Amino acid sequence: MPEAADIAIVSFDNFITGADAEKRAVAKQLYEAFSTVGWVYLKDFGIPQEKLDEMFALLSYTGDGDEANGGIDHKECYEHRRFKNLSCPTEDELAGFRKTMDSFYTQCYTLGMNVLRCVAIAMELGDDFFDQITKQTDPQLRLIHYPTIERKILEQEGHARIIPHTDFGLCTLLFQDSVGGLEVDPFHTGDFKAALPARGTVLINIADLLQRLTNDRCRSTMHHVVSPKVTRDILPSRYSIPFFVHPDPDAMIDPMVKEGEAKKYEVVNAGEWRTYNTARNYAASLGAAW
Ligand SMILES: O=C(O)CCC(=O)C(=O)O
Ligand SMILES: [Fe+2]
Repeated sequence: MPEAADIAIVSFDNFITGADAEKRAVAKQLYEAFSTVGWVYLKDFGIPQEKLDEMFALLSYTGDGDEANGGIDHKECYEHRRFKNLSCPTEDELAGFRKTMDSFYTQCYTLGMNVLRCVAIAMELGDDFFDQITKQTDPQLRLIHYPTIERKILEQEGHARIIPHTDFGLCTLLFQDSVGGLEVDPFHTGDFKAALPARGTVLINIADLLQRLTNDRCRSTMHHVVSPKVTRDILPSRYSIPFFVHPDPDAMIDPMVKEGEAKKYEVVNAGEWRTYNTARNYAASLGAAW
């Protein structure tokens, strides 16, 4: 069993309510985590635990989803979006669902933008730097259900609840229930360590476009979801709620470098990048969700 990853726990309260110097101190703590492990646990992040409990209680939704990215994932998902939200059940189909999702989405959106602001502050890019490339941003709020499954099915070669991957946007907020099974590669060596559930926290991780934009200063880290550490042969179901923050589709992601420093990546268009990575990750039949 891998030991737990050493991921810092940072209180976000001083960023939300503190004076300028306190905000900057929190931004520095986040950047310290993002530029090493690439992950941080935030606590006191402005979304009450009752709201999170409500969200997890709601997770009995229309199933969907079949990842096909070089392995087999055992999961199903629902996607909630700001624009083109085609798969959201109507009020008749599921009373109150859209309203609850929209309000949680707004809270995640605010938190995601604040996390990006921390990166901008810590890197001295100008506090509003990311506002310029997130004007029309359409993050995905995803409800994931990993069904109960036999351990021997999940532990076959190439199978997982979600196979090793990096996220491909700017950053991700990740809420998980208490089951466990998420592992991350904190030293970027292929050595996965558990990112244990911690009630009252949200995990934040850097994704590929922020790694590219910062020329590897911020780290996008491989992660996967495997069997939780239980002794049973039938594994319990698991729920998680990631919120993926993406830049505007027309944003050009060109690595920012200091004088004399070489760019490690080509410039990419964020919209094309998202389309490409989405297509790579999903069976063609699910393309309609995007
Ligand atoms: O369910 C989890 O904890 C991780 C989900 C994830 O990594 C993803 O959807 O990209
Ligand atoms: Fe992920």
